[in-house]
Amino acid sequence: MYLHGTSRINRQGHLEIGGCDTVELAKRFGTPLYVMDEEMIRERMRSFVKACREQTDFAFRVAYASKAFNTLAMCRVVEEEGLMLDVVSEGELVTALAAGFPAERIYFHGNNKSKGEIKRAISAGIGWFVVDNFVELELLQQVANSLGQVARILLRVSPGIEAHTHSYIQTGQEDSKFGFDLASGQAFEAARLSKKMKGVQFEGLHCHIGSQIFETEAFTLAIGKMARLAEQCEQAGYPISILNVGGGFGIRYSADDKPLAVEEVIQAIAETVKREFRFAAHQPEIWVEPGRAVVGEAGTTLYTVGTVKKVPGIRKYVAVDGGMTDNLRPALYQAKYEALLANRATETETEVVSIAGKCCESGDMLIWDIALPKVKQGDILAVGCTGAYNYSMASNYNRLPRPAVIFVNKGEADIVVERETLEDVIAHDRIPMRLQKQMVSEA
Ligand SMILES: Cc1ncc(COP(=O)(O)O)c(C=O)c1O
Ligand SMILES: N[C@@H](CCCC[NH3+])C(=O)O
Repeated sequence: MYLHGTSRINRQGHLEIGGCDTVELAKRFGTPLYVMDEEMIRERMRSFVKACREQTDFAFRVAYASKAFNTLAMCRVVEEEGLMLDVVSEGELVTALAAGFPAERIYFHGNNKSKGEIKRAISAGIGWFVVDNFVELELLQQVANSLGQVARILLRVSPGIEAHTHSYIQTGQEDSKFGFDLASGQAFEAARLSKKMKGVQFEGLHCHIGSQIFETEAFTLAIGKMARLAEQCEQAGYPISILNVGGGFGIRYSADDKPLAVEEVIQAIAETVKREFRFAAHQPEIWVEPGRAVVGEAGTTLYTVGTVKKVPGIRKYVAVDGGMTDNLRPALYQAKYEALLANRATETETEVVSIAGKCCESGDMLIWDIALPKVKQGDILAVGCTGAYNYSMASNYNRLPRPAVIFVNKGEADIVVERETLEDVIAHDRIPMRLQKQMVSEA
């Protein structure tokens, strides 16, 4: 397994992250366990901020897309590092506000925001809404007017770009549930309409073409298209002051993945903006909103190996105490992961096995065909690169409690999300009166 961030193999031959021995962590906190390398998360944020700062021709701001991994502690880190925060639901918003994250640095995404969500966000004083469609635009102006407020908005545009990634995580193609369609003129119409509305203030445009992208071309093509729309808006008398080009920067899950360096992609974005926005009286501010690229490589999940089963001549299955409930990505996107035995990290790989989860589902396989030392019951398996869209997409399928999340940093390990208990799992269940077990009394 590739060792990201502060991960290394220590003298005991154990995997260590953030100065903490993962075998000890598994003993202390139990498994499955999400281990987040705080120093690496901060370092990734800083690399985006630094790369943006170096593009001195215009203001460049970085937001963290909190859908990738959002907890109270994570919001504290985002605030400390000075980023903005992208939320996509009231739950993500409330998490940020409860963590004391400044509302004016938050903006609200999503293709179906409810009236209640909009109301709460305006009342909290968030910075911007990224408006996805005409119904929302109308609702937003109504709610803003009823509260006597003006909502600052960006319009989410679907630029008609097919990024080279899994079709489930492409978002910028024309046939998409997200955003105003560019080609048919919907996006311009939305800008025109919003300029006439009282409760909203049109400030800019947004596009996000997909996730886990490895080439700069998809971004530069999208910016070119967005620039033509911005030019049309400027000619019509409503120039944009913000262009948000989304997230989607790929990371290295396995050796097949060749991510772009942060500096490279930011520079490509900056150069394209400079070239494409020559028409503009004022360069718009450029925003990026990475999620995966900030937290993905900083997460590792620890599991305990349970059963090992051999299908003669075919395959050896090694089952761990988690699976698709804590990492849905292999089942959903055929995502590939790497792993090692955290307790025997220096031993040579002697067999090829497949790692199965414990859910009642044949597709619950975390890794197919991985070379490991001979695996035994009780071994600690560490799966790398699980920081993004793992905890945030976890479920209670098969009524499994969700794992704990810890931050490790300079030899310290702190719980940031407690492990769910079985009591938590049944806490919201109710038995209707007619189904309650009758206690037959003898009398
Ligand atoms: C609108 C928007 N912005 C940002 C992101 C973050 O994407 P990533 O985690 O790939 O950077 C997403 C998710 O794909 C998204 O839908
Ligand atoms: N959840 C996806 C990315 C979704 C992006 C959100 N628009 C993943 O795990 O890769």
